[in-house]
Amino acid sequence: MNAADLPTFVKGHGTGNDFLLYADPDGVAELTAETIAAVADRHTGFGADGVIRAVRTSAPGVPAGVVGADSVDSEWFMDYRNADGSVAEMCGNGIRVFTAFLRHENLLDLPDGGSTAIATRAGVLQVRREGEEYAVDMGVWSAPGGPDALAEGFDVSVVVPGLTEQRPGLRLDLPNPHTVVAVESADELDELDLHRAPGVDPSPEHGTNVEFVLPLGEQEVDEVDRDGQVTGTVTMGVVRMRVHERGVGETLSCGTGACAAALAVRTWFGDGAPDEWQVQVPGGTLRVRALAEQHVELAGPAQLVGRVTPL
Ligand SMILES: N[C@@H](CCC[C@H](N)C(=O)O)C(=O)O
Repeated sequence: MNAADLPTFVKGHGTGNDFLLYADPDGVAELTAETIAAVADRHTGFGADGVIRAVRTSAPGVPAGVVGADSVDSEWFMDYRNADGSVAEMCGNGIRVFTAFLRHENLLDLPDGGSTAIATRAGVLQVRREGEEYAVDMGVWSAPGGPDALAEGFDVSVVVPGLTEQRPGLRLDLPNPHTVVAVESADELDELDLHRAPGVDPSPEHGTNVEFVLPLGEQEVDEVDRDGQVTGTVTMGVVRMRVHERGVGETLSCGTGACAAALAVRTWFGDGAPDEWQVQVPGGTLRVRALAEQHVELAGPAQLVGRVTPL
């Protein structure tokens, strides 16, 4: 890793899912997978779950399919990479932190309550600012196993590190791949050994993120305003989740994973299932809302913590 070739990064996180972000408006400073893995290394680099490059959609090198008729209004492309340098279709925590980064760097003017379009490998997504939090229409989710898998509630078998028997899992695409597995108790969730990747059979071609969920049913949850003040309570579905991310390992949170977890538990809930879910992850709390036409919204915080200048 030659520091002279590295940009200055901003470090940020969304519910503990942390990223190194840098601006490359003209698309001239793409990093190799090896360099990304080196800067993301928690011992010998700066440490992060992912590296995010902000590129203007008009710049060369923005992937085909991102810039098109549906993205005329989107000025910025979020180029997301996992900590191992691999490319992922989407990052739900990342897109909120990305929007906060653009605002902080004066690359985007987004008043409170306003929306902006961000181009991603998952298409152009609408991000709405709610104070210092962001709500993202994550687009259309799908179940690659089809309606039968959804009706059954599972379509793969998961070898869970630390458990003797295999567990059924449900595959969902956001559109990055997820496999959701229910655990039986809080102790079981807490004791999972996610230092190793769970084995999923059949294994999706490009790997999968795996979410372990403990459904907690419907609960009264505090409703807070944009200043963080509690204004009342609201009833919603509640889920606890831990995740093993493709290309990273265990992380404190995964936004697309939270959507997959809420959608799977909503499926298992059956008739009368709530559309609003609180997903509790080790790094905080996310909100997921099932919208019409198989869209899903993710909302949560985005925090920038400092600037990282390579020496
Ligand atoms: N942490 C992200 C997901 C990042 C991509 C994932 N590891 C993959 O390879 O699909 C999120 O918040 O969604």
